[in-house]
Amino acid sequence: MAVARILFPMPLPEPFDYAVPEDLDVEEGSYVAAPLGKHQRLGIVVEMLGDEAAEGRTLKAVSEVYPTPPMTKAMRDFLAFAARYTVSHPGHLLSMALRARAGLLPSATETVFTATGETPPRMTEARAKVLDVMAAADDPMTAAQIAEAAGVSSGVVRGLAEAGALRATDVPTDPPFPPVNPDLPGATLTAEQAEAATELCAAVREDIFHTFLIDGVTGSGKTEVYFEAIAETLRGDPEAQVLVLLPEIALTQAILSRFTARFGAAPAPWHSGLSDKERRRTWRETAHGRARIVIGARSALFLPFRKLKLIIVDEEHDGSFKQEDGVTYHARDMSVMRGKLEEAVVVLASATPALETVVNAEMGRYTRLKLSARPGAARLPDVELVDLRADPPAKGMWLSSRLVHEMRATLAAGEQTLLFLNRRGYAPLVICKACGERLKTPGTENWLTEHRYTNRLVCHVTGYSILKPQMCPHCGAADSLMGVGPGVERVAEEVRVLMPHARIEIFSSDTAQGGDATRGIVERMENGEIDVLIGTQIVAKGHNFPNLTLVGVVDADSGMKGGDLRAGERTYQLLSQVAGRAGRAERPGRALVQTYAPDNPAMLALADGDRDGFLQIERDVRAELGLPPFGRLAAVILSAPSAEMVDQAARDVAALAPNGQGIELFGPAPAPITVLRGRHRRRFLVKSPRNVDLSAYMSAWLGKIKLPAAVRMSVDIDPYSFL
Ligand SMILES: Nc1ncnc2c1ncn2[C@@H]1O[C@H](COP(=O)(O)OP(=O)(O)OP(=O)(O)O)[C@@H](O)[C@H]1O
Ligand SMILES: [Zn+2]
Repeated sequence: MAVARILFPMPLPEPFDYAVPEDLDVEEGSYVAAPLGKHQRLGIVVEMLGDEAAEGRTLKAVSEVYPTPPMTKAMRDFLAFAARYTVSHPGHLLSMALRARAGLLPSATETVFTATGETPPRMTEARAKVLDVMAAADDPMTAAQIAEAAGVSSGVVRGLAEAGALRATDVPTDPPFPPVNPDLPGATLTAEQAEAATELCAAVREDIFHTFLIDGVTGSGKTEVYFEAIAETLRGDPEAQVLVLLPEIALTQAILSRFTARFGAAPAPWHSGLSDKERRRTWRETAHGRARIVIGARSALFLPFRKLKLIIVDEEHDGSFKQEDGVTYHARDMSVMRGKLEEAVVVLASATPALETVVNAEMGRYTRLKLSARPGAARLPDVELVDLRADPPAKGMWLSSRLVHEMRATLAAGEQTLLFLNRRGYAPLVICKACGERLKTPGTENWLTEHRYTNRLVCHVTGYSILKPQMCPHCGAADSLMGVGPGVERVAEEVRVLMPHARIEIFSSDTAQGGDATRGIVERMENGEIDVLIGTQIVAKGHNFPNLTLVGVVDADSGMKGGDLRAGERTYQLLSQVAGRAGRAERPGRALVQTYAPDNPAMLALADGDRDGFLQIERDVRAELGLPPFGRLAAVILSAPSAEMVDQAARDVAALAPNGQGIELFGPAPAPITVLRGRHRRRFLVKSPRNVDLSAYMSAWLGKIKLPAAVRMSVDIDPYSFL
């Protein structure tokens, strides 16, 4: 009897062996059920061993094989690589590939009805109502839907089917996605765009692993260019599949509509807002190779494609590609590894590529394709710094006279303004005027943000939230609590006073909850029904507002605080992205950037449009300090219910650190968020030269550690956030 080595999607150190009954068709990659402890568990066959492996052993047997094509070798290798790289259990990675288990089974079916055109021998009032509904219906309907629409019982529907007036058909409840068409016409590309598209298409035809960077200014047509690569992939091989990764907040209706317009059908979606039904449908259709284009947020990288030939990572610099919880991975970097294992073409696209990516391009690992201009009449916006030291807003106000002047002129010209402030709510801090207390989440150092819209105080780190108290919780003074600093709601209040006739809206995750609300705001903006839009980073990406000509950045300095190695780079990227919303059609755009630090290299580069100069400064600093991409970093976070316990654990962990070539260990130190949900946190940072296998070092170190059950440890290879 053959033996199957099965990996289960759980944090177990290794796979287990099972006997394969003769009547089961099991191969490497099969999705199977097998007994583990008291239960039948889903697992993956990672290896098939010959009959001799069963000799002298009593093995439990595989119980069932799921009717899903086996997971490909490339996918299994990818999961194994990712586990090793992120210092995680392979089973943990497998569980990320099995996020919609109902997708392993074929879709359920339901019975739907269409009219046959025949008149039933006996006609009643109820039957006539049903036939009226059916005559008006565009699509087949279930008995329950028909009964509801006609206001009759579903027995009437069945009676009509028996009488021959309706035809019953069984259809899947999760139907396949409609076929995409690569041959619809795309935009007529500019010379520069065509050149880039030609290179991508040539690599697609060669069917090899190759990574490209589309380095194109905002609005230069990066999307149009990678559309050509998608079309070429679909055209060249009827089984080839394409994955497009976008930051979750850029997965807007607008981008989905562009795909639909270009390929004749909507792509298969994958993001956190899907229902279970949508999720299992995308998973199933991807696993069977029928979903040809999948568009998703970072976790879509773990879908089990049959034949993945092209991966696009749009906005590749975006911080949201880094997963921070559980298995911490960077979807951009992992995409390149997956592309290598799948022998696929990988396309990274950005107007502000990450330093890591630029360095990879310069070392020749990626091919850089440049798009230097917007097509047609559209110009890049002029960026002007407003020195708030010279032109400070009035007390309690946040907009300089320069910016207000431009906003009024824009309104008078019938054009739109976008004010950007990456702070939700009304005020980022609430203090008591009587006793000076700063309101924090209990047991932590996190400030509470005032939200006027909901009259609540909210912690943006932990999600803790309370109704705004009448009295100071510290000294009991009445009406003494005061919001300090600006949030979008407060800036909106200021604009309402300054420009009473302007139509003003706020666009943040508080005001745009759910697709409909977001669509509403975007549509009103597109239709010119909003004069001033005040938004957080959710406005920064993916939107094309043709009549938007002025962008005002309220507080360019807010992202620079916090001593994070990428703070300058991130600020530069975010602000260029925001500025890039202006002037995307015929009318020229401008961006005014309010700052107290106009001499900061990130601000100067922004004003001069000198991205490469900025990257050069960043690069020199990081090379000097041996920081990524010139060295490697890993972080370890320990947490425990008490400070004593976590300090003891940190000492034990430090004592076990092996000596390694060129490895430097920093810490333990209190993590920047020292207390989170009642747990005290300590952090180590580990720095190594580039050529050291830091994952192997970490796994050798952490493998030796035994911690008390109350202490938790997490590892973050290539940390981005230093929380
Ligand atoms: N060759 C072209 N002909 C006509 N319109 C074009 C062409 N290229 C791009 N566009 C239009 O210009 C706008 C910007 O293009 P696109 O969104 O592809 O740029 P991008 O570089 O991906 O933008 P972003 O700055 O959002 O990353 C879109 O409305 C697009 O349809
Ligand atoms: Zn007080």
